[in-house]
Amino acid sequence: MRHSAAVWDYRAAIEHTKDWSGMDQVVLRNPQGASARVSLHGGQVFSWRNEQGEELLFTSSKGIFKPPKQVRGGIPICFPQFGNCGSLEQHGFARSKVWTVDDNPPPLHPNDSHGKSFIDLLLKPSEEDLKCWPYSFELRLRVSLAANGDLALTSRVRNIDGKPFSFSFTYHTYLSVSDISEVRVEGLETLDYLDNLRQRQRFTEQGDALTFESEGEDGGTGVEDAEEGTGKFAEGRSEMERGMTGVVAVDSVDGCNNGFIDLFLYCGFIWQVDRVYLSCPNAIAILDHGRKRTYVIRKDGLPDVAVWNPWEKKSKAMVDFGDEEYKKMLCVDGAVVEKPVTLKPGEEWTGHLVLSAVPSSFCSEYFDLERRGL
Ligand SMILES: O=P(O)(O)OC[C@H]1O[C@@H](O)[C@H](O)[C@@H](O)[C@@H]1O
Repeated sequence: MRHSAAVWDYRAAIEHTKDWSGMDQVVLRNPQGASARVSLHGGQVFSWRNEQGEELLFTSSKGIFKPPKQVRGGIPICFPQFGNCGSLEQHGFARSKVWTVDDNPPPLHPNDSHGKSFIDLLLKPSEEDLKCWPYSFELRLRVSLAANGDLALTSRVRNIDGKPFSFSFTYHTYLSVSDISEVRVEGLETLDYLDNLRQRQRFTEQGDALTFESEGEDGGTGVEDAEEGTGKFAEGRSEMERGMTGVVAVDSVDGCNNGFIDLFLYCGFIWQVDRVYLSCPNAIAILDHGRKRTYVIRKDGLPDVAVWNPWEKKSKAMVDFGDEEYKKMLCVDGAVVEKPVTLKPGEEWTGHLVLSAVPSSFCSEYFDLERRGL
């Protein structure tokens, strides 16, 4: 139901509730009927709905709601490590810890709360955490829902230890899409990226936008032709899905490849995507042609953007993810990965992300303005 924004009591509209497992969660609502849900388990936003009640974040139907395991979907927070490039568990421990509500957070910029429904959460290390990462810190997260339905996340990490520490940080954002083959990501073209499928080697994005193809679509692609014509496709494809694309790249540079293999290489690159784009612009657009919806991600303090879709084979290997669900999601994360943040004692870092979902017809102008910082 819609209410007048002028008389809307944002504080009263915050509901403290529990999920079915008894875990505390907080629901934010705006006067137009949009909502966001955040769990104290992991500080994870796991629902963001627009004023029509449509869910904008993906959550797997196979998700396991069983702490410390976090549900697959929503926006898990990866801290203090991204991926497995460190001594900690994959993506760090913050997403599997129980956070508290922070009733008295240090002030943020006034615009961060004005006309918004918001909640502040706090994570401090337990004795157990200090054994594997021996630094005292405070990680604060403000989740806010604006009158226009925008979802904002502001994280602040403060070093309250006597020695410096470094960390990576990612808002691992699972966007809900109509069909991955209908999606296009703009804002990453010509940028360098680290490819997690190829030992984090550095490449440069060549396309004018990032797109994702369907496997074996009707109409006969070169890939299918190659499979029938040479019998090598299936073997090569599994190599691709394991990220061993270098084998084919060598073939193409020494000149013994044929047209089939060329196309095969190209399609291999776009099946499974697991990349970290570096030094990205502060606005990225994800266009979903199927739903005629565009997500705009604006960020500050988060120079990198991680993009992940597990595609078919990895989907089947994940116990908490449906075999076909890769078609319905795309992770596009505001991140600090390549150059971790270092904080001296007493210093603080802030990483700010705003997600908007707008009809694609309104988007070009909106996105252009955002890109120009207007
Ligand atoms: O299964 P997890 O730990 O939630 O990670 C999911 C994916 O997260 C992505 O960010 C990583 O780049 C992938 O390599 C990883 O598979």
